[in-house]
Amino acid sequence: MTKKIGVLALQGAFIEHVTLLKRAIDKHNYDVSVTTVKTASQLAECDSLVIPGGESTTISLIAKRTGLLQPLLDFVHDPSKTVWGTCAGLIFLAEKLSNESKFVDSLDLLKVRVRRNAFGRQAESFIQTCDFSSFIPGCTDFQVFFIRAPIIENVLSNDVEVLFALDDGSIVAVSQQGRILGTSFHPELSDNDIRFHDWFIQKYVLGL
Ligand SMILES: NC(=O)CC[C@H](N)C(=O)O
Repeated sequence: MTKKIGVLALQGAFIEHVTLLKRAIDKHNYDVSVTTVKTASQLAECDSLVIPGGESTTISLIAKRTGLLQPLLDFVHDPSKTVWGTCAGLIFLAEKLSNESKFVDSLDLLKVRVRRNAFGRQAESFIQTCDFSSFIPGCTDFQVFFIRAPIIENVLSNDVEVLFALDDGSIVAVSQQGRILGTSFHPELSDNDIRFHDWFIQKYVLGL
């Protein structure tokens, strides 16, 4: 049966995710479809959910105001679903925030402690070419964007595997039980490079 990926479309960089997921699906003819998610009924049709970057306080607040917070909690805690949070999406998924914000009602899923805006303000945002070949075969040169990005300060459980850390040791990509992916950076802004999204589809959506 066709697998469906939902991209949470309350705020932030959701169109970019949709575009790259669709390109990867078209290229490889995967039996997968993509849709944006704004309502509980749209969410109910999905097998996987991508929570984009943007502003975690805003995403959390809109989810609460629109009644989507509980359906999102139910979805992400369902062991048959897979989830990927980028940047603000990672913050929204995290169990603990070191700089606590009363405006972020987290989905309390990913067993990590995250520090928001860990690299400073917008002006301190940067682009980095990363060697992801330890988890994405052959992917030695992937350009990602860190935009007011969080870092993962601590992993709080053996269930969480560190996928990637920067040279200074800052953890920026983790996977929990092969079901939940969290990245501090934006791979969806990477000049139409579909390799990261392709890997997500293969590994997390199709379970290849
Ligand atoms: N690019 C991003 O998603 C930035 C995240 C933002 N700093 C937050 O706290 O939500």
